Order: sequence, then structure tokens, then C-alpha cells
Amino acid sequence: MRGSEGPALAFENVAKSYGGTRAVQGVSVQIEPGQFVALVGASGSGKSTLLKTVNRLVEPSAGRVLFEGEDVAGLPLAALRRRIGYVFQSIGLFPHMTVAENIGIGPRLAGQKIGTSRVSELLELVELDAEMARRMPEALSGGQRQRVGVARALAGDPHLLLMDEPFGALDPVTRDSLGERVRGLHQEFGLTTVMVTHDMAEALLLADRVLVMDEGQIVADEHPQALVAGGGGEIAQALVAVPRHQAERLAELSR
Ligand SMILES: Nc1ncnc2c1ncn2[C@@H]1O[C@H](COP(=O)(O)OP(=O)(O)OP(=O)(O)O)[C@@H](O)[C@H]1O
Repeated sequence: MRGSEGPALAFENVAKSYGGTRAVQGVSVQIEPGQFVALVGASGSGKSTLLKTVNRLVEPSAGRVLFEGEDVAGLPLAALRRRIGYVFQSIGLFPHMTVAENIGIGPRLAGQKIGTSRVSELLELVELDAEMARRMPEALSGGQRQRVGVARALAGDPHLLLMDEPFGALDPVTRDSLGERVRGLHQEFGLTTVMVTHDMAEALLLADRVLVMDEGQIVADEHPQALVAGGGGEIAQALVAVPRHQAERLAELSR
């Protein structure tokens, strides 16, 4: 089960600057084990930068990130990344490797091999046929590739799943069904999940906690119900207004 009591993830005064750009400005927030957190905000608000401080794709300029109570800066990189599943929009499957090899890449880098039955099991979790294991990534649709990306992220039995716009490039139907599937897997495996998204509707429907970022800071930290009820302040409400207006217009059409 979980490696420690206490928060799964803690950001303590985390800041990151790129030259003169202050991408993240003193973020302190804790994420409890089992939470599904959406990180929402306008383009350039610092969401991806904050997320990447967890698996050290970005090193903070100040502050620290604790994963299960340990400062990530002090953990060997390979061991840290093995404990964290990471899914991102452009997927990053290796084109010269089969689906099975792509799924097994994390464990393989850690000196372990995953067998055919484990690959089949992982494919089944993301609702793909076991036959896909032998295919090359170019022979998959975008949605299927993204499912392989999720399977790969789960291959190391992570406690924590980080997702950066995981469904951004998918058509709405695939996006919806893969979102639901990931929510189901989150539940089934007792994961802690942090998902970056532009889409407030997706955040409200999938997450149980929504963090809103603006100019490198967290400006709202609310349950979806509270946001829908009008909470979280002006910036959060401007984002909630988009799906709300859409829902109202659809309701008008059915009158
Ligand atoms: N490697 C980098 N070098 C220089 N500036 C960067 C780098 N990465 C991000 N930035 C800048 O930091 C700020 C925050 O970027 P970040 O990608 O974290 O935002 P975001 O909220 O995830 O945006 P988006 O939703 O568009 O992906 C932006 O101003 C961006 O231009």
C-alpha cells in the first residue's frame, strides 16, 4: 500500500523562474493519498511546470516537493520515476518499438522485464485487445496510442499518476470514455492522481478537487460541487462559466 502516512504529495513554497519569467511563484499545497486533483488554468499559468517538479523534469528555483514524505530532490531519479506514472499529451511512444516494448520500457530501464501476460493485463485495463501488443505505434489511432500511454504509466505499479493534458488531442467521444476509464483505474488501484487540463468541464467531472492556477499561483482550491455552486473566486468562476453557458444553451435547445 502507500509508502507513508501523511500527504502523498506536498509542495512547499515551490517557485520556478525561466530567466525573467516567473512560471511558478511560491506554491504550497498538499495532496492526500487517493485524491484525484485537477490543475486548471489559462495557458501559461504554470500548470505543466508545477506538475513536472514532481518527477523532476523541472527542478524548482526555490522550495521543495515531498513525495510520500521524501524530498524528491534527494531521491535517485530512476527510483523516483518508477514510482510515478506519467502521461502527457504527445504520448511519446517510441516509434521503433512495439506496443509491448513501449509498455515495458519503464520496468526495463529499472532492470526488470515484464512478461506477455502482464502486457495483456495492462492492455485490458485500458480496454485494448491483447493482439495490439505486437503492433508498432504507427499502426494505432491517436486514441489507442494514448491508451497505450496510460498502460505504460501503470506498468510500474505506481502510487502516483501525473497526467499533463492527457486527453487534449483526442476526439470528444474517445476523450470522454478514456477519462472515465482513467477515473476507474484511479479508484481500482487506490492511486493519487494529478491531472493538468485546460478544460474546466473535464476537471469538474473527473476530479474530486480542483486547483486553479493563475500567473504561477494557486488562486482556488475547491471541490467541484463548490465551484459549480459559485465558489472559488473570480478567476475560477470565469473558467466555470464556459461549461455552464454550454449546458444552458443545450438546455435551451431541448425546450
Ligand atoms: N523550458 C522553458 N523555458 C522558458 N520558459 C518556459 C519554459 N517552460 C515554460 N516556460 C514559461 O513558463 C510559463 C508557464 O508555462 P507552463 O507550460 O507551465 O504553463 P501551462 O499553464 O502549463 O500552459 P499550457 O496550458 O499552455 O501548457 C509560460 O510563460 C512559459 O512560456
